[in-house]
Amino acid sequence: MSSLELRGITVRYGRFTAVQDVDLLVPEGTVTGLVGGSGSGKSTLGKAVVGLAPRTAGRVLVAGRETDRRRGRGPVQLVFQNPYASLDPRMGIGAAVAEALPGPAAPRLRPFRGTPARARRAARDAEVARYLELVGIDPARAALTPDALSGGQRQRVALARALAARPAVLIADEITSALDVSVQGAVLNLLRRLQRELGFAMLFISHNLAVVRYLSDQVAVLDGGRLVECGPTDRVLRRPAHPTTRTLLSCVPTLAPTEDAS
Ligand SMILES: Nc1ncnc2c1ncn2[C@@H]1O[C@H](COP(=O)(O)OP(=O)(O)OP(=O)(O)O)[C@@H](O)[C@H]1O
Repeated sequence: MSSLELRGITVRYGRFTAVQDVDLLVPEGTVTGLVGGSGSGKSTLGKAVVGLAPRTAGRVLVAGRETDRRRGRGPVQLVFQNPYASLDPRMGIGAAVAEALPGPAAPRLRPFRGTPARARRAARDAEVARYLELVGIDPARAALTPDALSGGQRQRVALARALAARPAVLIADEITSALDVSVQGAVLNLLRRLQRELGFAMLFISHNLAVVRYLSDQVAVLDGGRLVECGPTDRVLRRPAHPTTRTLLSCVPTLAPTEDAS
């Protein structure tokens, strides 16, 4: 299990600063909900962690060690709102999961000695089946391409692919926003169960505070690219300290702060 620590993360697009000097610690095995209004920088911060947005300044540490972008983003995996962003529409879902499994490079790059190739392939197929089963997809469907699946099933496969890389940290960016309300709950329950079972740290990005409350140990609030509040979920949602948090909460009547809010 590992923590995620962001120190002084800043992202600029030209003269526009999308994320400004963000410090944030996601303790190991816990979930931090990242909330904020539209355009507050949530996605940009998530992308900056994995090198998909240009980090102008700052450091990312996983388990206390600075991540090395040259070694890929194995320890931190990101799942997007749109599963097509992480799944190749032409690739079978089993192959997509297999591709993410850590292991030796392709045989032609690194000759394999010892276990016969067939046994190695069987072991890999079993791993793929395990990850598909983990997210509730029948491994017998491994040859299907994403277009044969529903939106919820696609998002489950995107999750399986991310988890197959055995990440220490998962960043989930609005992963249920594009799904029918009827399947959102099932995907969120799955995510919560997997996070508890596998113990990865998670940065859960969402504009939906009810969902954030359900999943998160702590809540971090972005406004104009700056982190304006961060604390235990219950405290932040019951007694928000920053006006931005109060405004976000006022849009969710059932979560509006109680009378003891200051
Ligand atoms: N590639 C880019 N080039 C220039 N500006 C960008 C780029 N990506 C994002 N931005 C800007 O950075 C700001 C933050 O965007 P971001 O998508 O991170 O916000 P967000 O909080 O995730 O919003 P939403 O909830 O609407 O998805 C916005 O003003 C956006 O227009």
